[in-house]
Amino acid sequence: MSSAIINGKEIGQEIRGSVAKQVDELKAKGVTPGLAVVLVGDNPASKTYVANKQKSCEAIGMYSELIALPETISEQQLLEHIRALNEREDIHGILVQLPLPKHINEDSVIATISPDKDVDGFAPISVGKMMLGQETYLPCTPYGVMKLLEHSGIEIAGKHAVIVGRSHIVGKPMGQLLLQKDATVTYTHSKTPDLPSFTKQADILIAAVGRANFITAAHVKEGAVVIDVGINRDEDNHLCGDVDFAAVDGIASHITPVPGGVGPMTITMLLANTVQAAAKTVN
Ligand SMILES: Nc1nc(=O)c2c([nH]1)NC[C@@H]1CN(c3ccc(C(=O)N[C@@H](CCC(=O)O)C(=O)O)cc3)C=[N+]21
Repeated sequence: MSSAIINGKEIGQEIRGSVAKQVDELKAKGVTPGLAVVLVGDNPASKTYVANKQKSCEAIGMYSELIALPETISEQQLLEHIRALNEREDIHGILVQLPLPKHINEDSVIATISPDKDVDGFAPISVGKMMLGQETYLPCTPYGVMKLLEHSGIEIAGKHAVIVGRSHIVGKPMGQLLLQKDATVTYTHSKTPDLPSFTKQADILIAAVGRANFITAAHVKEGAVVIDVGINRDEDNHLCGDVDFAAVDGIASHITPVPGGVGPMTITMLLANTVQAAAKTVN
C-alpha cells in the first residue's frame, strides 16, 4: 500500500484562508500588514523565492515591498537599510533573503532586524525565546512542519522524532518545537556514524540535509511519518527533496512530497507571522 501524502499546498491554502480573514479585519481597523523583503545580488533561485513570497502576500491583500540591492553593497549600507525598515510604521515584517554575499556577515545583519519585525524568527532574541517556550515568531519552516503534523492528525507526544540535519534555520529549531510537544528527539548530522541505525528508530523522521534523494528505504521504519524539508535540483534540474520518494513510498505511513509539501507551508507561516506582527500594532 502506498503512503498517505501530506499535501502542504492544500493545508497551506486552508491556513492562508484564515490569515486572509485576519488581513481583512486589520484593514478594517486601518492597518495593512506589510512585509519588506531584502534581496542582495541577483542569484536566480533567490529571485524566484522572493517573487513567490511577494505574490503570496498580494494574493491575501497584504502589502509587500522588495528592496533589491546590488551584490557590491557594503555591510554598513545594508545595515542602514534595515535600520530604516525597523523605523517604518507601514512595515511589520522584515525578511532578509539568505544566503548573503560572502563579504557580508549574516549574523550582524540578522541581529540588526528589530525582534518585533523578525518574522523569519532567525534573530538571537527570537531563537532564545523559542528555546524557552516564550511567545515569539517561530522560524517559518519548522513552524510549517508542526502545522502539517497537526492538520494530518499525527500524534507527537511520546513519539521518537529523529532529525537529520542541524542547521540554525531548520534542523535545530525543528527538534525544539517537537520537544515542546513532548516528543523524544534525536539529532543526527553529517558526523553521525551509521545513520540508518538512528533513523530506523524514528516514528517521525525529519530530513533536512540538503542532498537529493539522501534518505532511502534503508533509513525508514515501517509506518514512520517522513517529512522532507529538502529543496534540491536533480541531474535533470527537477526540484526534488532529501528523500527518495519512490523508495520510501509504501514503507512510511505518511510522507510529504517535493514540491507541494513543506515549501508552501514555509511561505504560509511567513504570512501568518507578518499578520501577527501587524496585529500587535493595533489595540
Ligand atoms: N531569510 C530567508 N527566509 C527563508 O524562508 C528562506 C531564505 N531566506 N532563503 C531561501 C529559503 C528557501 N525557501 C523556500 C520557501 C518556499 C519554497 C516553496 O514554496 N517551494 C515550492 C516549489 C516552488 C518551485 O516550484 O520552485 C514547493 O516546495 O512546493 C521553497 C523554498 C525559503 N527560504
